[in-house]
Amino acid sequence: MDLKSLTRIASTPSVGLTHHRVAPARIVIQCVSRNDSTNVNTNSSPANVGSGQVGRARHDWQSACAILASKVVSSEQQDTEKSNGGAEGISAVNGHPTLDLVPVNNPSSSPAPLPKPLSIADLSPSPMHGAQLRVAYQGVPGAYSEAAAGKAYPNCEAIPCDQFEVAFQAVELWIADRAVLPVENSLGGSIHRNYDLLLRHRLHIVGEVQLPVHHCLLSLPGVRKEYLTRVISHPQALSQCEHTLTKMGLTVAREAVDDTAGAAEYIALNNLRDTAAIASARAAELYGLQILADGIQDDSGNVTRFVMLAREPIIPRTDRPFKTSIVFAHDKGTSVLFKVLSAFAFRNISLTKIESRPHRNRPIRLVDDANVGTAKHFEYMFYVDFEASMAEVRAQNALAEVQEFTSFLRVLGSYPMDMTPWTPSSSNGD
Ligand SMILES: O=C(O)C(=O)C[C@]1(C(=O)O)C=C[C@@H](O)C=C1
Repeated sequence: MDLKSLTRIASTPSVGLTHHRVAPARIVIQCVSRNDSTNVNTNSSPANVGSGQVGRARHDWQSACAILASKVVSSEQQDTEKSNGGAEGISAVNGHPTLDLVPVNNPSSSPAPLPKPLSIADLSPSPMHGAQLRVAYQGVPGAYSEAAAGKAYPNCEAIPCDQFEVAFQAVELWIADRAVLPVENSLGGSIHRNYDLLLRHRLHIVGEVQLPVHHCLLSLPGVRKEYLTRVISHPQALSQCEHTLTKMGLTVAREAVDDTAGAAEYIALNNLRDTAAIASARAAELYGLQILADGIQDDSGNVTRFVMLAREPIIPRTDRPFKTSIVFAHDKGTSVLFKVLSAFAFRNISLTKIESRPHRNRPIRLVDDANVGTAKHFEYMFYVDFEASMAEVRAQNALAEVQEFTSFLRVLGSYPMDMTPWTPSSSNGD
């Protein structure tokens, strides 16, 4: 495996970084449980890292994806056929019987059973494959996203995906029940790719977790700092450690790869003695690397915020702090932004985040003024997070007002805020 096969187009390219690009996206999902020792080699000898196992798992998942995708398509076709003339609808969704409110039109049969009342279980169905929730994340075991999946859903089965988009698709195709994806970091800023994917896909934000990110510099055992000619990692991790690396005298090449743990795995698989990775202590353990330096992030309070995504939204409540995420656009661009934001200010609703992304469908607006010529304005999609639940009247009124000023508005989710106590110095991922 060469470095190119590990990399993808950066979601947040950092200035001065080499970033390797790869061929177009393909569905590659490796099925590796967080605790699955068959695919994660804990042997400290780098030469023994289980490439065959991981390769096989990847292949198995590729086949599983293909089968599942074809099943989804054929069951969708069947559903359409049934709804176009067939007598019966789908009898079960996600392992739960659906409510059949249409009486069977057969006089000889006994009366149709009365519909079962909805229960809490119907509103938030458990996964069809048992009690363990399957959670898709981008990266390989040892990535911070895997730790975030474990924090969001303790005891889940974490499913590594080679790209963010694959994690979205895994949930859409019912391969996974949830996806946990990074959206912003306190040092590196927003992970723009995931903002764009949130809009392109129809999943709902059902929660958030904030994970303290504690980076280590990893190398093969016995390697000294002086031997290094390059440092590889996820672009976010490289930017989060930029100043510390320079202070350490590591003014070597910095190269971006898909994820932090993938960088560690790559060094181990290729027995690279001139390369170090920025990754978690857990990645060092999994891929048999030594920790050359611990806590190399530029700020000890380095935190990444992840969102949890599901096929169905959760029902918003008012008995605990909630956050709501929306995205909107307006034909007149930024000129309505003040009006939109004042809808929240008048109701004392705090905004926690504003992000703007190019309006892909109409990136440029021309404004003609006969006297002065033609101005070209850039058009944006605005993403706003605010501290209120959609179950609150003030939030509903604010959104009703926002709708008046915007040409497009979508609620991405209303979900409980992560209120876990602040522990900036704690190490994670191990
Ligand atoms: O590469 C990883 O380990 C990831 O989980 C990805 C990611 C990111 O995309 O920001 C997550 C947390 C850290 O901020 C660094 C990298």
